[in-house]
Amino acid sequence: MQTPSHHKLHKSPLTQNSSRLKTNGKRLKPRTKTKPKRNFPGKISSMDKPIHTHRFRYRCSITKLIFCWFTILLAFFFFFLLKTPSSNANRRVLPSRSTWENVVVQSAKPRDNSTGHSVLVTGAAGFVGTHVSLALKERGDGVVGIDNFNKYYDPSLKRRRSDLLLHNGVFVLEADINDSEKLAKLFRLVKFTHVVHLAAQAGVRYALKNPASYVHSNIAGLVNVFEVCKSANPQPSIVWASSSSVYGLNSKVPFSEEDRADQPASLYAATKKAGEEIAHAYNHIHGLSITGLRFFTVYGPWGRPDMMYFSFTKNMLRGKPIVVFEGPDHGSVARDFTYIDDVVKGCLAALDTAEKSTGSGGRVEGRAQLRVFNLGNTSPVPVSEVVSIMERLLRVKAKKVVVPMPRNGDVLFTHANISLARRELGYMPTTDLKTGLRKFVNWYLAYYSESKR
Ligand SMILES: O=C(O)[C@H]1O[C@H](OP(=O)(O)OP(=O)(O)OC[C@H]2O[C@@H](n3ccc(=O)[nH]c3=O)[C@H](O)[C@@H]2O)[C@H](O)[C@@H](O)[C@@H]1O
Repeated sequence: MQTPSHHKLHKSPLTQNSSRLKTNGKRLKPRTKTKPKRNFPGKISSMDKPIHTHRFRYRCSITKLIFCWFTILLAFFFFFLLKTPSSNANRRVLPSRSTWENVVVQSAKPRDNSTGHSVLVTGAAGFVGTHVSLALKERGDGVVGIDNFNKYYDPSLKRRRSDLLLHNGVFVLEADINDSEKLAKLFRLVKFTHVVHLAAQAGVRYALKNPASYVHSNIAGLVNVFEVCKSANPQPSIVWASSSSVYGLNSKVPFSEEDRADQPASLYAATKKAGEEIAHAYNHIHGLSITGLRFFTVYGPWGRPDMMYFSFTKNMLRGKPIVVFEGPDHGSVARDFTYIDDVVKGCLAALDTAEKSTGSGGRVEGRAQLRVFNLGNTSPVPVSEVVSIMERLLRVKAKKVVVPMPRNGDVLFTHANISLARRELGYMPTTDLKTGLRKFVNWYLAYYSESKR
C-alpha cells in the first residue's frame, strides 16, 4: 500500500522525470546522479529529499517572488497613471515632486493679485483659445487651460499650441468640458474670476458627417460649463464663443445683433443659437454674467486646418486642385474674414467690461449682465478674391475647380455690423485681409518647414 507521501512523490514533476518516463519501453536515465536516501521504507524525510526537489522548490519560490514584485510594481504603475492627467504635454510640465493640482494653482496666479484676473480658458489648445490664453498671460492674468485634444483636425497642431502655452506659463489640462468632476475640481482648486469658454465643435459642413459631436460639445458641454460656474462660489463671469453663422439665411446687411437669428443653415449654427438661449436661461435663473461673442470667420497663424484659407494654402503648395464655391448665376460667395489679433482684442475687452455674476449658494442678488456682440471685420471679401491674394503670396497658380455652393450648411455671405462692440468694448479691427493672410502664410511656411526637419 502506498503512503500519502509516496503518492505525492509519484505525482511530482521530479518523479515523472526521473523514474516514470520511458522511451520505447526502456527506462530513461535520471538527469541527476543523486539518489534519494530512504530513512524508512516508503518514506522520504524532508532533509533527505533529492536535490532536484530542493532546486525545483527553490526555483518555484524565486519565480513566485519575482511574480509578486512584478505585480506590486504594476499596481504602482497603474495607480500613478490614473492619478496623473493623461496628456504627454501635461506630464512633461510636472516637476518631479509636484502634482497637476499644484501646477494648476501656479498657472492660475495673476502676476499682481490685486489687479489681475484668474481665468479658465476652455478649448485652450484650439486656435482662438491659444491666442486668447497667451494674450491674457502676457498682460499678467493667471490662466489655466482645458482641452480634450480631439481628432477633429490634426491633434499634433493642438499639442504644439499647448507646448507653446506651457512655455509661456499656461498649463493646459487634458479633459473634456463634459467631465463635470474635473471642472468642479478645478473650481475647488482656484477661485476663477472669469471663464472664457471657447471649447466647441466648429465647422459648418462637418455637422452633416458627425451631428452628435455638435450636441456633445456645443449643447451638453456648454450646459456643463454653466452648471459648474453656477455652483462655484464666487461665480465667475463668462465670455463665450458664439458664431456669425447664427444669422443663417438672414439677408439684411450688415448683420446686427438685433437682426433675426432664427433661420440657421446648419446644425452647427443651430447649436450656437441654442447656446445663446441657454445662456439667457442661466443668466435669468442663476445670475451668471454672460457675454456671447459672434465670431466672423476668424483666420491667422496657428489657425484651423479645416478652414478654407488653410486647406487652400496646403493644396496650392502641393499643386492640388481647390474647390471654389460660387453662388447662383455665378455670383460670389463672401465672408467677413476677421484677423485673430483683432478678435483677441475683442475677447479681452469683453472680459474686462464683464460685470460680476450675482448668484451665490442658490440665491441671486439682482439682475446679472447678459450681452451678445458681433466681432467681425465689416468688409466681406469674395472667396475668389481670397484665392487671388493667396496666389500672389504663395507665387503659385491655383488649380481652381468652381462648383455651385452645395446646400450643406454654408451661407452665401456674412457681413458684421460692429457698432455695438465698438461702443461697448472699444472694439476696432485694424488688420485687412491681405496683411492678415501674409502673416498666416509666413507662419505656415515656417511651421511646416520646421515640422519636416
Ligand atoms: O464665422 C463663423 O461663424 C464660422 O466661420 C467659419 O466658417 P466658414 O465661414 O464657413 O469658414 P470656411 O470653412 O473657412 O469657409 C470660408 C468660405 O470658403 C468657402 N469654401 C469653403 C471650402 C471649400 O472647399 N471651398 C469654398 O469655397 C465657403 O463657402 C466659405 O464661403 C468656421 O469654420 C466656423 O467654425 C465659424 O463659426
